[in-house]
Amino acid sequence: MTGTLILVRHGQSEWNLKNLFTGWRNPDLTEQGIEEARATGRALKAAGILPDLYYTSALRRAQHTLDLMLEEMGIENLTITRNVALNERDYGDLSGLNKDDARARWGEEQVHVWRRSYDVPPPGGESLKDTAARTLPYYEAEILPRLKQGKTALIAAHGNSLRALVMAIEGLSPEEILAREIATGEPTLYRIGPDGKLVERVVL
Ligand SMILES: O=C(O)[C@H](O)COP(=O)(O)O
Repeated sequence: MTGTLILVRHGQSEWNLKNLFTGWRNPDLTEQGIEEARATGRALKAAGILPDLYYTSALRRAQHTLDLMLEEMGIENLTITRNVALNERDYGDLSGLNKDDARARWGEEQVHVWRRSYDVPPPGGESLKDTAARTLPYYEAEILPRLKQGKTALIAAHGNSLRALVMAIEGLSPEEILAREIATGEPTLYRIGPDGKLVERVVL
């Protein structure tokens, strides 16, 4: 029996719209983000997906995304597990800065290294490797054992915490994962075998 894992990046946030580094800051969704979350909820419902388990981060944009999806899926009376392990990577001193202003100040190349290198953290923040070091142990301890039992789990989280999971689940190299962009509201669905290994990635 295979388990099912659905990863969803939160809908567009107010700071995505303003082009600001967000990290652990806590803006809510925009109107567009609300509609992206609702559309993903409708798509999961249309695909006949009914999760047993629901996880999100400690940040509003991901929690709100999950709430809107559940509303569209008509799911009530459930337990949602929130954990900081699923938070976006901490952007440190860049948090709240405009991404174009940062490029003008530090140069295109340096900002790209901070955003998309595997193990170079932005000043005072977390690299993707640092993010994986908290996201993966949480996934392996709390979520993977349930997938191995054949359960369906839905995770609403963030671009870089989800990248850390995608890298491990698909067995991607640092180069491969850094080339993978996850759009706001985008769902990724995996079937996971009883041995915890990836069986297939399903495109919704
Ligand atoms: O925290 C942020 O600013 C975004 O959610 C992700 O930003 P990135 O695409 O620069 O990693």
